[in-house]
Amino acid sequence: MAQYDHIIQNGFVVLPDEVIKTDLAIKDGVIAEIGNKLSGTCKEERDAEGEYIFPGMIDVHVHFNDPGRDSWEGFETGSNMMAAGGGTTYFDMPLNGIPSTVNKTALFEKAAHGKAKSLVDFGLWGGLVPGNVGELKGLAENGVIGFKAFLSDSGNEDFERVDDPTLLEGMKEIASLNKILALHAESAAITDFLTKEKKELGLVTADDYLASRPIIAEVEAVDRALSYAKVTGCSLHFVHISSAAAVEQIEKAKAEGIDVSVETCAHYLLFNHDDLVEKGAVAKCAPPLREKREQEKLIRLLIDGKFDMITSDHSPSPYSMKDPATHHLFDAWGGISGGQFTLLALIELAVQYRIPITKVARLLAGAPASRFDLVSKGKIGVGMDADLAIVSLEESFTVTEDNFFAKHKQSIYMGHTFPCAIKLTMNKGSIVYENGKIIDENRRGKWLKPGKYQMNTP
Ligand SMILES: NC(=O)NC(NC(N)=O)C(=O)[O-]
Ligand SMILES: [Zn+2]
Ligand SMILES: [Zn+2]
Repeated sequence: MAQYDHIIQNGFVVLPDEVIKTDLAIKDGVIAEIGNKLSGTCKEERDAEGEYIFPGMIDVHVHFNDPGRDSWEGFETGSNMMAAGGGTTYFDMPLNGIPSTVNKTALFEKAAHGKAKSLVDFGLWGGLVPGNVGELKGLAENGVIGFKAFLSDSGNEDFERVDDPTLLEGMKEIASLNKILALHAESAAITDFLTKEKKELGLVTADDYLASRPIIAEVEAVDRALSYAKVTGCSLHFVHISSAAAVEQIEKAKAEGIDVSVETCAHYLLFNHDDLVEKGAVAKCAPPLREKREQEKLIRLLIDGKFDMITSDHSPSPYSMKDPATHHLFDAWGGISGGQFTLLALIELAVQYRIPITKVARLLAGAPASRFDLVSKGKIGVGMDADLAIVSLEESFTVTEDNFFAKHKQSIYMGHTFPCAIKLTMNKGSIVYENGKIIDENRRGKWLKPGKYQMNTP
């Protein structure tokens, strides 16, 4: 008789192209068998009748700020939060920790922290900043997922935005390394100019903040980056795109054969500028939450399949950095805390707008895995890593301080009710979250390196 570690029976299994009611058997961290009425001996059996089994979410955009600013989040609480949200892999951004991930030494230091503290698997981005083009090769050879640069001020003095010559040189180098450059695309010239103008006049309300980072700033930056991609042949990934006009430009570039992908974040789809007016700095991010009519356009683009993937851009800070008693909106930390909720948010949208559930799996797992070359992840299939998120659509989930696992509890999502709940998360065959509880037992996730770099350790 076959021997397995787990058998999960009767669930609606979300495969790349269809959802089927069937059983899964898991052994040694991988999916060993898919089929009806699987039998055999196993340590644990779960009846998933009525529940949906998604591939574990891969969030390519989080800021856990470890080492150096782990008081803002850190790998431990950050990875717990991912697990509670059905996340089995995340890619940590190269800024906000100390040091920034801009050379090999910093990469190894961060990886050591991640390996010691992360509950689930993770990848690491390297940074492109003025002066470090010579470091990119070493970063690529040692397993960064790709590179990240800011076209506008990053909000963090330790991570300088790229000037145009650095961007071109960096893109040329990244193209030769066969890697992807992720860009925060807002024009520094426009946002700096408007921010200065507003602040000098003492105009620091939510409406002023929105006006200081207009859609045209995103469009200009995307346009310039796409032009440079044509010059250098560099592959691009646009993070947190917030406007339909920018998506249209990216669509055009794709049609011309440019290798470019685009993400938006769950918060641009679920919330809008009214939330900034109402809730203040917990709803502050850059680019800003847009007006409701733009939010509606973004949802339409989601339905039409124009986004390649959806991320959280989880970028928390201690509440003191967002406190209206000490910081007006322009000076408050910009970043949304919500890494736990991307899968729930996408299922909410899927239910509301009748988006096929297979599309949710592609946006949150299939597409990130194939874009960033994680060959054993991203879909449910025999031989793939047993990374799973089991979700109930019969239960709802209301965010409270007790069930939000991030270090700081202030979030735009506080009090939000999703029409679904994560019941269990499994990373490489280990249950890491079940029925409201993190299951740690000292298991640690792996530092993932893409494609041909996978075998390169330390
Ligand atoms: N320094 C940050 O973490 N910034 C982040 N903040 C946002 N999006 O408001 C980001 O991704 O740009
Ligand atoms: Zn950004
Ligand atoms: Zn970010």
